[in-house]
Amino acid sequence: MVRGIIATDLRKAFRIPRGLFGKPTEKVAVDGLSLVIPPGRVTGLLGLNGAGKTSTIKMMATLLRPTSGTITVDGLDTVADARAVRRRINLIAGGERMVYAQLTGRENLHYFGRLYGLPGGVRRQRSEELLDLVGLSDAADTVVERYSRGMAQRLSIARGLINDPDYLLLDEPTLGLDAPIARDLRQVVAKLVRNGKGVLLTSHYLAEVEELCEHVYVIAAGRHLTEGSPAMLTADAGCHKTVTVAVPDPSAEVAAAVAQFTARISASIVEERRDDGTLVVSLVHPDDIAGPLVTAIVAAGGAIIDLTVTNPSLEDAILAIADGAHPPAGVAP
Ligand SMILES: Nc1ncnc2c1ncn2[C@@H]1O[C@H](COP(=O)(O)OP(=O)(O)OP(=O)(O)O)[C@@H](O)[C@H]1O
Repeated sequence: MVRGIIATDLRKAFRIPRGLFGKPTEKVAVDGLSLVIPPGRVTGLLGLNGAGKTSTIKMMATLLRPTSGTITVDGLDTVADARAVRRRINLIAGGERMVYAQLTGRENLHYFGRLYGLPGGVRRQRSEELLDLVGLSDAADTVVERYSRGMAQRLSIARGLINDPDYLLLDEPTLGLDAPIARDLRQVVAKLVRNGKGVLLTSHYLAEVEELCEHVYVIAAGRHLTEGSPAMLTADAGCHKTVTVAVPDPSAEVAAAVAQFTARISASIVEERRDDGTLVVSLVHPDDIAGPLVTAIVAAGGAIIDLTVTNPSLEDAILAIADGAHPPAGVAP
């Protein structure tokens, strides 16, 4: 048996009713996706709005039935063996409140533990461990309606771990969270993965994906576009680096040398003159041009007081990939 969540040729089409007498139309949300979420790793699923990420995650979580194709979780089918699958997975969706406002934090965890059939002792012990993990031990006896949004979200995360799932599906888990809480969550996820859990992550915060994910799938209109490590995707997308230099009070020769260098390598350039006369030049180019640029400025008699090189981010790469991807024929945008 191959371990992991394995989706094969997955397809989800929604029927959209057209009034009382109109013929229903079909919206294809997921169109032949094959994905592997192995244990011990965070796998990313990226795509623009409406790409089919949530539909895919809901099918993995047994909340939606695939129109065709299969998903197995450690060999168990999400349709035929749904109950056994549910014991092995859990879902944390950032945008949705997944805990009860009228219960305290501790009561929520006991309640969900009971739903999973955990024996009393295990339920109590795990609830305390999870309250501690998400930093809510002191607020355990406060009703959730008095929690801040961040606290409620942290409790949702504890709820998502109550059945000690082998696989965790995270759909925008840090949506709306303050930076320190989001950072804590990332640390929790990294620790879970070190302990062998498999995690699927969708997030619009691409720095988060870059930090956590070893492998990323990029989808558009329900179809596979590309996949790889964040570093590989960034390199392959052909995104350019930005070199910025600050030249104090440049002479006409130095300004001409910068212009000639820029024209020779066909870089795109943004220039800014500060109040104190410093010229700040940003050049965008695929190659490492910092050295030759500095040489050109110094050779013309100029000095440099600041130099920064900004590498392209995963965000740049995803935008470039999405820009280059046209919806496949026959698929509505
Ligand atoms: N229940 C539904 N009925 C009809 N169409 C749906 C339904 N759920 C989703 N869709 C459509 O399927 C497509 C994929 O939606 P999905 O929510 O899976 O995308 P997503 O990548 O998660 O988007 P987002 O980033 O905006 O959350 C969208 O065009 C959406 O409008």
